Amino acid sequence: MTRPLFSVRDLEKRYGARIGCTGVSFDLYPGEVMGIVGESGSGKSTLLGCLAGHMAPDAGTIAYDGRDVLAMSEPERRRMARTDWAFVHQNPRDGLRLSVSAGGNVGERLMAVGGRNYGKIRDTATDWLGRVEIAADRIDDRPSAFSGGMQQRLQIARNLVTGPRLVFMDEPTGGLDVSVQARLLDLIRGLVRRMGLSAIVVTHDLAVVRLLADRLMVMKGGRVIEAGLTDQVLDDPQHAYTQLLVSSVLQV
Ligand SMILES: Nc1ncnc2c1ncn2[C@@H]1O[C@H](COP(=O)(O)OP(=O)(O)OP(=O)(O)O)[C@@H](O)[C@H]1O
Repeated sequence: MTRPLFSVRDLEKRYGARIGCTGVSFDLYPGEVMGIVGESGSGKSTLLGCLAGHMAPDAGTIAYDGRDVLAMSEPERRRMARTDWAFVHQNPRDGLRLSVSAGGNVGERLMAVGGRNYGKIRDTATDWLGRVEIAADRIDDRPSAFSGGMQQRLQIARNLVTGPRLVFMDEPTGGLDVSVQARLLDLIRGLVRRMGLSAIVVTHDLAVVRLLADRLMVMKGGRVIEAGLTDQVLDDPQHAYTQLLVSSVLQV
């Protein structure tokens, strides 16, 4: 059995007396995609923020590739986040530089990890635009001239170009038209599988986890109330809250 890439134990984050998330533990293996679902206020964003290093948990441990993430120095953690991790925001504008061309958005990530040869960087950026289905002749356009779906695909290219091993995604298809969502999900699934990425995907949309996630954690009131293989949890939910979540989607 391979060892987990990412191990979390008893993670807790409080906002004063209010629980953000508590008692969260899981292992994520290489190439595995885990979904985190739950209604608004259930603690998904808080958990993702703690996992990705955007906020400090109050208790618990996080290990990445055998290393204690919370014990790392800030520069060490930032370097690892740049080379090994990626974060796809719900709003592509939070993950892109709007004043920089599409090619620049992808290329500057390569430069951040040591790329120096301009021709090579441009070639790689062009290749990545193609992989996310953006025509090569848009390379010099700014993302502000792109549709929401294109911006999201560009954000994905910017994040994956450096070959991370672990990708965090916060509602990656949120705020997009249903038809655009379907195409984007397909694209993400293809890239994640081909690159053998591990991913943690937060969403309130069960269709997203159904398509992307191998495993699922259901959150309520900051706690994980049910976890398991995606199909198992969605087809045979054990907890009353999960049953409600699943049946409310089926009724739509
Ligand atoms: N900055 C904050 N200050 C105080 N309480 C907060 C803060 N952020 C979140 N909370 C509280 O922590 C709990 C979990 O919120 P969180 O935003 O993580 O849930 P969520 O599942 O991501 O919701 P949503 O889907 O609406 O983003 C809620 O009770 C929320 O009110």
